[in-house]
Amino acid sequence: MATQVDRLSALVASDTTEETFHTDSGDALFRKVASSSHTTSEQGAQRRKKSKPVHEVITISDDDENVDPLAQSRPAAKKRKLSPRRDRHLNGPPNELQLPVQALKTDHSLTDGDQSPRRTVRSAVPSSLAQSVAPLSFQAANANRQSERPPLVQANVREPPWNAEINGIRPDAFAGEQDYIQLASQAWPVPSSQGTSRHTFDGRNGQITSHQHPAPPPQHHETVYATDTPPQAMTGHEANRSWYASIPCLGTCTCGVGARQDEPKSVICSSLTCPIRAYHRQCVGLSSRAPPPLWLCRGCRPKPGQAAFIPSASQMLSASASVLPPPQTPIAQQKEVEPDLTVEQRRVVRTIEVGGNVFYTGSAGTGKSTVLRALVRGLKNQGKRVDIVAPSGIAALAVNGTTIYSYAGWTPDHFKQPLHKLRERANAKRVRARLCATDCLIIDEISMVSSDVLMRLDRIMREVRGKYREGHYAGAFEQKPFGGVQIVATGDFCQLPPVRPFQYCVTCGGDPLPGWDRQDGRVLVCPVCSEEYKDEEKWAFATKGVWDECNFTYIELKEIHRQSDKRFIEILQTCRKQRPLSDAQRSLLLTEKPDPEGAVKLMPTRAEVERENLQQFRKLPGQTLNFRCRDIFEFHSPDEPDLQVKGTPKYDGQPHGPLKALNDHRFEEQIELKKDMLVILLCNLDFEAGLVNGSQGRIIGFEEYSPAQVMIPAKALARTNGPDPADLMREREYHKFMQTQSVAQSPIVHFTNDVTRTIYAQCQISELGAHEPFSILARTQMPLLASWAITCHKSQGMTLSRCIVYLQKSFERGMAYVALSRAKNLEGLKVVSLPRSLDMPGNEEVRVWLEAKFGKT
Ligand SMILES: Nc1ncnc2c1ncn2[C@@H]1O[C@H](COP(=O)(O)OP(=O)(O)OP(=O)(O)O)[C@@H](O)[C@H]1O
Repeated sequence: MATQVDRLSALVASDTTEETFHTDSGDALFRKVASSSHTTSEQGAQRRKKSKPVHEVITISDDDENVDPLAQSRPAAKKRKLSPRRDRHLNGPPNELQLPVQALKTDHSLTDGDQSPRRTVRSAVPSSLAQSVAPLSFQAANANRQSERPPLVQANVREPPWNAEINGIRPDAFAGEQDYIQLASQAWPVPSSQGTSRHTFDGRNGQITSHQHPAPPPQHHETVYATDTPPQAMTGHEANRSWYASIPCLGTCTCGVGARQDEPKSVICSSLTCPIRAYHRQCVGLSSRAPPPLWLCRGCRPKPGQAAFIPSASQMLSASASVLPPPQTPIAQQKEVEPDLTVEQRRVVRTIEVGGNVFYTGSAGTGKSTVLRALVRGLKNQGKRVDIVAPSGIAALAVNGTTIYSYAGWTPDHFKQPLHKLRERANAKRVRARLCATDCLIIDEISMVSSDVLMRLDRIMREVRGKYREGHYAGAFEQKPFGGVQIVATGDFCQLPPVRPFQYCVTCGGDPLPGWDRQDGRVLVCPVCSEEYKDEEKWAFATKGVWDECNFTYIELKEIHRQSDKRFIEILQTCRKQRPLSDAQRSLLLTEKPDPEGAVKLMPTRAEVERENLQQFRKLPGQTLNFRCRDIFEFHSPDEPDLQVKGTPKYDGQPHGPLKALNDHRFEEQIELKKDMLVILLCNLDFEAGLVNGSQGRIIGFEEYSPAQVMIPAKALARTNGPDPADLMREREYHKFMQTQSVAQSPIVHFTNDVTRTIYAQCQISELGAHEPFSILARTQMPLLASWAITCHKSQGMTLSRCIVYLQKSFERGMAYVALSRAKNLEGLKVVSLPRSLDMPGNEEVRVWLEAKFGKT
């Protein structure tokens, strides 16, 4: 490498007018071009005689135009007599990126007024090379430091602080025998939350300059049309202005430089079939002389004899909307994808879409959550306001809903109030607006909703919807359960039960009921009103005067999609009904076998899980990549000011850190990843490839982040109304997330089904508020979880191909069933011990109720 650096330095210092620098492997990397050799006009030649020969200059710059060393080497642009706007077009942004050239092609069709070729036109530069620039600068600087020769130019040399780290990388890391291209791709670009490091190497004088810029203000990106028509006059421009402003330009151009985030403006080819679409303004040059109103790139301009391209108004709108080019390095579908519903699943959706209250259930893995997502889409398409609530934050966020507490405007302290006070408080403007706006309320994981909570919810909804719905007090809605809203309840009463119900008396509130924290089999009595709360009445279906009044249509999903082995399904059904397992079934489960490779341990308590994961993580050698979540809250609900509390940071002194409201999010606040680490996927990524929530794998490497990565399919971009704003937001958040991580790389995971995928950060969005425009709460994070061990509660809803179940410390009925039913098959399941509770009779009241509703099975 030292040889290469020496040759490079010698090349810069020599008088040669044109030469290409090659690496040892023969790749052309850096081409020195004396400007005088390209001067074709006399004027230009004279001008250049006065100035020093300009060698190809390596510059990496961000958005600071004042320190662009090229500014002095471009006097020609100043002399052109052009309108300011056109001048801007031709000069390109001041932060133009000059890169080493592999083969500099002079494109005479893109020349400026004085006919001198544009030295910045590049072609066939592999985008990977673009990233090699910064370390090359370091190498050159190192050459000056290390060689015997005196540096080429001593004066004014400002070197990077040699002993300082720049964004975590010591400049001298690039010295010695290391492959700087490899290092470059890891080290550049290096934006961070503190700002951006920028290093400039000027080939004319060997000067290297290092700047640390504060974090740039949010950039405003807009599209500029290279026509004589002012952009504002373009159809569709105004309509799409808001999202122009919100996305970075990812223009990819034929120049080969690839997408650049520091390029704020692009020129858009108006042809709907153009494979490029977005060109760097710099590269387009005087093509703006093309006749207005629309600009077509050379590839799309009609050939002689061909009909001219005359787009319709909607095509124009579509063209102007598609700022982003078609995916070049498409990120595998980032949005969660869904399987096709079976007949019985479709029946549930249809029944609910027709109206009426529905309770649908089914064993673990029958697709309850899958149906839920489908029916939400269906109801929303009908124009209905759908609210999804769940008893816990984890369950709620898994289906993009909220907790029952948030929906009702409660804090845990609210239950200290007597029921009549709770009803009064629900009349607060914001709460009542939310409760009145709901058309369909979906209650997920109903098995974990206790009857006292459901009763309180019913009462407050009757109160406010009876008074305020339809704008008058008709009283009709007060007589109906939940104030007449359509109720959909789903879950499996054989899974996890309510956690410690009946803390306070519903009627009186006040102090916790004596003995409320005892385990099963209790009867609590209110010391004030003597009301009794029996343990067997904790279930939602036992809510007096509420459940039965709902007059539900009962549907049971029968087809299990998670498992296919009949013996295993039988065992699970026996556990589900809490009947004792036969000896044969027991021994099948407890068969001695080695730990399945890469298996996750399911453990009852959080402490056990944390200990196990930490222990295994520490054993791995190699670099740790730390990913901090990016939480955002956008408030758009002026008539619901109490929503602003959702933007409260979780930690004091970290205003941009995790939000309190996302405390229970299934994506981690912070996740540390290492090569060879076992991970679990936390979302449904690709059903066809078998990558679903719970898919297990091992990290085999990391992929470099590139601002060119795109997520929105070309089809969505080309839609008449433009792409889905949520998709745009996901993409924007993804890029922001990656740019604020200490190392911008994404893990490559080899899954147990032999599929290998790079897993990119995901943005999960929740809409808050009673009506549009909704406030937005979102978390972006790597959808992965360390998976040596997880708790049984966290595993709820997952499908696991390899797991080891530890149930010695299980403390809840249903926990064993939940844990065992995560496994796809017996081969991938190892059971270390079975709890005694498996042999004890289960919740008799649940069995009786299920038989009454669905018949004996
Ligand atoms: N129609 C279907 N076709 C193919 N796969 C399906 C279908 N429905 C559901 N699945 C798959 O079956 C698995 C279980 O689905 P889902 O999580 O919706 O079930 P569930 O009843 O909610 O499970 P649990 O009660 O354990 O949370 C998932 O991997 C899901 O993708």
